[in-house]
Amino acid sequence: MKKIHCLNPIAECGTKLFPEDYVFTDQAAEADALLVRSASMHEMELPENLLAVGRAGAGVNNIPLDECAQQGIVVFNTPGANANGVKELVLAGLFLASRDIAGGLAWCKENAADPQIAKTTEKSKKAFAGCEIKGKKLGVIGLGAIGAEVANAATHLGMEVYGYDPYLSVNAAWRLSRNVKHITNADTIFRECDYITVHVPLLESTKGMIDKEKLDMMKDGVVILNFARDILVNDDDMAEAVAAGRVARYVSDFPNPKVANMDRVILMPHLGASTKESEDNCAVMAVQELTDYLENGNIRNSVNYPSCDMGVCQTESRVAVLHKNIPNMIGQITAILAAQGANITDMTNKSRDRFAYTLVDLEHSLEEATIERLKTIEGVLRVRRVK
Ligand SMILES: NC(=O)C1=CN([C@@H]2O[C@H](COP(=O)(O)OP(=O)(O)OC[C@H]3O[C@@H](n4cnc5c(N)ncnc54)[C@H](O)[C@@H]3O)[C@@H](O)[C@H]2O)C=CC1
Ligand SMILES: O=C(O)C(=O)COP(=O)(O)O
Repeated sequence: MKKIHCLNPIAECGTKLFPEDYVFTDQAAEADALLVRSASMHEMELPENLLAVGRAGAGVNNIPLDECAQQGIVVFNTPGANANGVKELVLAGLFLASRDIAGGLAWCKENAADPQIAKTTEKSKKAFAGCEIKGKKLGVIGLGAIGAEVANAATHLGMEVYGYDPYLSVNAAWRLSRNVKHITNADTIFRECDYITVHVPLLESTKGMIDKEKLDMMKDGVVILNFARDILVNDDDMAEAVAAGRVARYVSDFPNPKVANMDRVILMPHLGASTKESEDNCAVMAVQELTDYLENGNIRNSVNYPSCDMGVCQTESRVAVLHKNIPNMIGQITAILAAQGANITDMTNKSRDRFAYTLVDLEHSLEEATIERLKTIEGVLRVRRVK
């Protein structure tokens, strides 16, 4: 029996996919795996027996990835599963920033009791007029799952789209419309675009990437959209640029006290992925990833361990070893297996940065003493009998 704990509510169409012998527990401390959306795990004590974390979503800045890896906890996310939901809200952001739709809606409500509302409308509407996005330049920073969808959709709306992503994967490049102009220096976007939207992960290297230096490069009246993470933008610098009128609108999905009190901000309560479709997609993908890892030891879409897929074990037993990416690990593991006379039928060893994973299929079941010996190898972080 495996125990799952949810740190946030997770869509039922995903949670019901766990095998029958899985149960949900209220106690994080006794869980084999956690499911999470945006709840912060940074202050949490990681349970000793925890094997995996499934982030039903894209951003993993709420999870201590390195500590998890050190403890042999594999963290998964669900790439692309909520990209369409975010793209649609970014498009809404483009439109909301181009005309004062919010002001117009509020005016109608305020004047609802006025019997002359039809007449006063025609006099008042000029206060809410704006411009069209067709023909304007949109800069997209980060062309992953969301950025590519936003860029492609904007080309269909008649925008001239500039895209920047120095780490673009080949698969992501295939998804991009040929009408998106590939930019190799982000400054071109900062200098030339009327609208700039950011779709990068929050990392040490991206924190505060929109700051005074970048804002000073931008055209007067630029619109900036942030549906990625709040601290990608330096709020003080943004407040100054907005107050000076250089930024016409700052559209953000991340309220904090500074942004909530800024002028000319269009602020939403982190709604990008809050659609039934995105929540369902993320939950299904996260549960499938966790189940494949817990049942078969396979790793797909991990953010702190390498991918590894040996399908379903066809032999008597399978053992998974999470370890540091250092020399002589395979030699030591196979020597211990050989000492028990265990015949290896299949084996994969993969590494990613400082961590590595070895998955071994064996003809016969391993003795407990052999598992214990594997655990004593220096650099081994966890040994798990998968089958
Ligand atoms: N508002 C919301 O509800 C949501 C927000 N997000 C945020 O959006 C971010 C992006 O999501 P996805 O597109 O799904 O992720 P993704 O991993 O598919 O794409 C991120 C892209 O950013 C690129 N990148 C990294 N550093 C960069 C840099 N310095 N300059 C330019 N490009 C850079 C990467 O190469 C990658 O192609 C997430 O990390 C998350 O923080 C994601 C989903 C929902
Ligand atoms: O997937 C992401 O990175 C998001 O920001 C969505 O967060 P949520 O699952 O809506 O709490």
